[in-house]
Amino acid sequence: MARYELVKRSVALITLTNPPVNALSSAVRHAMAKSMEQALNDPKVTAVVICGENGRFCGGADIREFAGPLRGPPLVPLLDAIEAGEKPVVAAIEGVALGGGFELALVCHYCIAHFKVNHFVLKIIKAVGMSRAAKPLSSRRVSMLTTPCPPDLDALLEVVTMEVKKKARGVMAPLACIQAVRAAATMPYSKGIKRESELMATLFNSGQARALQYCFFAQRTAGKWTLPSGAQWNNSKPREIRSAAIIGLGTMGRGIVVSLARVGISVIAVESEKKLLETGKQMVIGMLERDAKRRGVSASLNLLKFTLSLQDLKDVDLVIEAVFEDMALKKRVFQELSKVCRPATLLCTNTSGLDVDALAGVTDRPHLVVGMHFFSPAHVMKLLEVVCGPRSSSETIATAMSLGKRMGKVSVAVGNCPGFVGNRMLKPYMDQATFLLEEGATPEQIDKALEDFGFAMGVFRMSDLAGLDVGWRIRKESGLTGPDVDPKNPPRRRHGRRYCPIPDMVCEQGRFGQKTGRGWYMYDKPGGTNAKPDPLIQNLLEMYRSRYAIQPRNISDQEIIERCLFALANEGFRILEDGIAARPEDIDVIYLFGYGFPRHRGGPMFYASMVGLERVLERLEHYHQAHPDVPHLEPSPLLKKLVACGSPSVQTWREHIKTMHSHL
Ligand SMILES: CCCCCCC[C@H](O)CC(=O)SCCNC(=O)CCNC(=O)[C@H](O)C(C)(C)COP(=O)([O-])OP(=O)([O-])OC[C@H]1O[C@@H](n2cnc3c(N)ncnc32)[C@H](O)[C@@H]1OP(=O)([O-])[O-]
Repeated sequence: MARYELVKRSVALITLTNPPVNALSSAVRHAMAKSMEQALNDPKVTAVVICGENGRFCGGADIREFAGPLRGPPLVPLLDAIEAGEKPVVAAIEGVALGGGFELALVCHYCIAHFKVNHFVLKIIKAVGMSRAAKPLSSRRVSMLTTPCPPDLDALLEVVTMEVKKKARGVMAPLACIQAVRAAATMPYSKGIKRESELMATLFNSGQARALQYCFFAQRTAGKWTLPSGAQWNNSKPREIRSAAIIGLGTMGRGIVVSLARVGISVIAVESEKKLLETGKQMVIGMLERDAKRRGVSASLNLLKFTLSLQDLKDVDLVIEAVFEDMALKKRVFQELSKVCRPATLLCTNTSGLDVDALAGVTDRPHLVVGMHFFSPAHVMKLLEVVCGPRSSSETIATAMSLGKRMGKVSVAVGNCPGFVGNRMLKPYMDQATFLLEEGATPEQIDKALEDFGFAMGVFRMSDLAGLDVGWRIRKESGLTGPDVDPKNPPRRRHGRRYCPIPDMVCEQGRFGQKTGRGWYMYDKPGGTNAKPDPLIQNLLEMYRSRYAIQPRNISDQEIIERCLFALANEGFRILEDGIAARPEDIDVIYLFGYGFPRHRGGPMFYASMVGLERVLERLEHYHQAHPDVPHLEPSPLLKKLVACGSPSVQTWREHIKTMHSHL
């Protein structure tokens, strides 16, 4: 846990040895305290060097210990002992020094940071030994340093506070950090430290801390996929991908090309027309150049090739199809790829919800077909849903997951059903938002309630950004609106369920969101981002309500949150029942990284568990009674089962999920 060595007969070298990140677990703190005591009491020792094993100084407190009562020696007295000690202590930092690890570095009298500090430990030791006599330690103790207090501190912190409140809506920790900075600037060290401890204690005991700790582990759990066959992340070997092809240079295709090229994969990009190819090429080059400038590296333009011919793809390792969401078109592409590409080439689709297995079925290699569902803009958004069809091989899934990781994505393996996990859950969430419009709410009221909850964007602002026409086209294709609607459907009902036609009416006016300068909001110009409430939408809503004799009512923010978010989580429970997601953590990670769900709320499933499953069940029953024609509000059997089992913690739900037919 911490190795103690006497080097050159006078320097104590303490190495933190707690893989993988040398976190300050109870055992490490214990060993550190013992080692420091030994070093300080040994007359032969003139100086101490602290480093971490395997190229990592220290990842901070061991977060796993936060789940239970804290045991073992506390950290602060250990840090105080190092800081106040009469022997110089040097932090030899390589890799990370985070949280408590950073605090450890701060209390050392000297810090040396290098990307390969192990090579330097002996030199450091020599230098420390030589400087010992010459330099008294008083000037090196952090508690003796004075912090300059700028005269305009209040104004400065006010500006920062406003900024933080805007960027991290409802999040406690950044505001507590500002208060800690104020304490450091205005109080003596001992009082400042006390204030910091109080702030820390408040945060530590908050629901937000639990949510954030949950998110940390959920993100790492998500990569550990498993199939009913027993194949899983640690027994399935991914293939190495050196070359890839992207079919379609629309918004998604362009983002995927950039994501691949910047990790050194050579990419062939294919378009169907010369003009589209040229436009796509210019856009990709521009994106890569901007990206390279931002990251201070040169753009990898020589890795790119642009072509109109699928014949150029015969030797690539993997293809990602990113054409329109049109099954017939996608099938044609997959049939063609099957003929052109060598038999070992993996064929992936970026569909956001179509049947991956139906695409696999038109190829000569269904086992090499998998969904890779990127989120727009694909070179920015971290989420990748890897959609496992029933015939996708474990090697294919492992390759898609590993490629996602290589591109810096958080990859989550999901089963194959309409909308997969993320978009399947989005439907009940968005349906509730539009039903609330019918009943009396406005887009801005609903968005504000969701943004105050912590979402980066409310549902209507998000829809305007994504473009309203995509969903409209899908609704037309599935006969929910347009000329193919069955005339036997009563108004505002489809297939016996409540249906809100307002989004269709908005699209019929050519309002497709930001790109047309009009959507649920109005914008200064097409492509503008500054959303303003639009009186025309207000009129549309009023006319709609009067046409259907709907008496608008005052709707509380609480109702907005409950109906939108409990319907969202309810669908999550159904997804777990159906075996489309393996764990609640996977669903939460998808919503955190793909849909702007606030991290300090942990994700929809964790949020439901924090609210209390009994309460969620009771509210869903209440709303379903009021809206019996909305099946999404009917509590799922899994939710009922979990409540009947005493609402176990989210980490143990998996034990209660008995799927008849797991898709994963
Ligand atoms: C008295 C009690 C003490 C209280 C004192 C409070 C002290 C202080 O004020 C508060 C803190 O320090 S708060 C803490 C402040 N520190 C932080 O917030 C740092 C959080 N950590 C990180 O940001 C990243 O993990 C790194 C950048 C360290 C490495 O990134 P990377 O190279 O991409 O690797 P990776 O894939 O991310 O992780 C690999 C494995 O390590 C695991 N693990 C990692 N850190 C852990 C930890 N601290 N703990 C436990 N485990 C930790 C991780 O789960 C994974 O395990 P798996 O079983 O293999 O799945």
